Amino acid sequence: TKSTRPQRLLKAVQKHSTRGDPQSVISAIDHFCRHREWAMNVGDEKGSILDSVVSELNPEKVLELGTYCGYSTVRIARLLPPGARLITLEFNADYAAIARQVIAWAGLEDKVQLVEGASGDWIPRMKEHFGIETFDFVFLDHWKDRYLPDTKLMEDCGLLRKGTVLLADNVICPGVPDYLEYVRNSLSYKSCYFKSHLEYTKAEDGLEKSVFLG
Ligand SMILES: Cc1cc(-c2n[nH]c(CCNC(=O)c3cc(-c4ccc(F)cc4)cc(O)c3O)n2)ccn1
Ligand SMILES: [Mg+2]
Repeated sequence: TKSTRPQRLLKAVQKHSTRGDPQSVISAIDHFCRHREWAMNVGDEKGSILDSVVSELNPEKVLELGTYCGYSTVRIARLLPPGARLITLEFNADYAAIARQVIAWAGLEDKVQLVEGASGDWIPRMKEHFGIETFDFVFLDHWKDRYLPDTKLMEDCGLLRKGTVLLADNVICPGVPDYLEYVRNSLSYKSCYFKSHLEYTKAEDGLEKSVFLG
């Protein structure tokens, strides 16, 4: 039967990158998505902005909502200090199966815990199931209609602390208007917009960085 796009992306990683070398995995995925088939990774342009936010923050506890094939998981995990942990949630079992292999190929499986399931179900279980107190950094890259409810859920579950940084992908395309309105007007957040482009295209998109003020 016909292969899926994530399966073809994984094949390209295994063919064109070096096992244990995260940068080569990132380059192989970007090359595949630019020259073979578009895929919804955060991409190289927004990925560089993600890198700078993570490098400046040096987070110990990271939550990623929306793994897809693990591209941004690899981008983040490769920058984390020893002992730091990244929990990433993926709803789609087929995407999760590919992402596990991409993360393992990059040699980052010791820093990453991939959980299959819906954000709304897992966020309330973070403390008791993973022993997490609060997150230092959250990358929102999942279903766009879940950014706002899940942010409120993280607040209610006490998963955010003074200084926790939320970075949201796709705030223009596909767009998250309700989330933007909330973090830009709430007295509990200090927000700023990083203008960029939708991965591998000329369409406008950007990342919104929001610091929780407690
Ligand atoms: C509920 C829940 C959900 C998840 C979850 N896991 N994986 C995802 C993927 C979500 N991502 C996207 O849909 C997405 C789409 C585009 C896009 C598509 C088509 C266009 F034409 C233009 C842009 C671009 C992007 O950059 C995206 O990130 N969600 C995990 C846990 N719980
Ligand atoms: Mg995205």
